[in-house]
Amino acid sequence: MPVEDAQIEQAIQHLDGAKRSHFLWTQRLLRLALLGGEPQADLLAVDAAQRCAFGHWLTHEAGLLAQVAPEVHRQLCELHGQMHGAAREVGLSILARQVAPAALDAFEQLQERLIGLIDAGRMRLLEVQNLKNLHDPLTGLPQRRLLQDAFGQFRKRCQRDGRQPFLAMIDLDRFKSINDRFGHGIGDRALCHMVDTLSAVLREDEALFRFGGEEFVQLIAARDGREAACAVRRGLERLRHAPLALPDGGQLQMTLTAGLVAVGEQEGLDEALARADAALYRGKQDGRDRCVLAV
Ligand SMILES: Nc1nc2c(ncn2[C@@H]2O[C@H](COP(=O)(O)OP(=O)(O)OP(=O)(O)O)[C@@H](O)[C@H]2O)c(=O)[nH]1
Repeated sequence: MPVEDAQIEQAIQHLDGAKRSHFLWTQRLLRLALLGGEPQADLLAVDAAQRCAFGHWLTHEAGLLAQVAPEVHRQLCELHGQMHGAAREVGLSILARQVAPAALDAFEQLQERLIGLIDAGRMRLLEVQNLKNLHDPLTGLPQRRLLQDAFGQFRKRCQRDGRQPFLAMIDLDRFKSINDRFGHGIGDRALCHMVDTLSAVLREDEALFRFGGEEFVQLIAARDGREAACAVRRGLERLRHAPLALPDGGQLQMTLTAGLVAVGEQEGLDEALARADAALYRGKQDGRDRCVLAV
């Protein structure tokens, strides 16, 4: 199920609110100890953890947290109950005017662990949010912004493995006419179908990125140009034989054109992309449905 930004932000807000409200518990206990007086009912209630807004959220509404950080969620539920129990013990010992260092120790430790867990859950939610923003919501592929980092790591890996780095710019042919003829909904499905088809033939050390619009970038580690071109053509070939099934029972045949370059030792990403784009352009000029290896 796709995670909405608003869901993530709401979960983070609840965790921030919980930190503040549990800090207030300490203040209330301190006031009670120093000034005396009647504690508020919720402090001493046996079901304080359920009455607490955070407890309610944890039990009934924290589905996203449970999904992305199940262990943190499980421990939070457990510790939250224990912490309220310990706060109750401290409250009762203050009222009874009995010094209870063990109850205070337990409360402090549980409070500290609870805050640590809240921070861990918050961090995980932020990671999910960051990753989500770096991936294309339509196809799920990493976007252009992730390419720079991945390219650097890819080159190092190639060097270590004694292979040559290649980069291919891949573009769906006559995609505008698919949109014009069938509408953008089918256009979107065509893009997803293309990505699924290419992903199915990608090797472990190959990566695919959505560069923008209907343009994709594939990174390939190979012994030589022939092997790299074979890897790209494998995807082209697979898509050629895997038409998209249309709702009216028809089939949509799609083809791809790719521009492939061997990345030079001193060559930067932008330079390699520009050369791959020029090779792609030549492929389009020469009739599409092909992979052109730049010489
Ligand atoms: N449905 C849909 N269309 C998109 C998306 N991104 C880009 N497009 C469309 O992709 C089309 C690209 O058209 P052109 O650049 O003219 O290329 P083309 O029709 O594929 O022609 P050639 O590349 O020359 O084969 C445009 O109509 C864009 O609106 C998307 O995410 N979804």
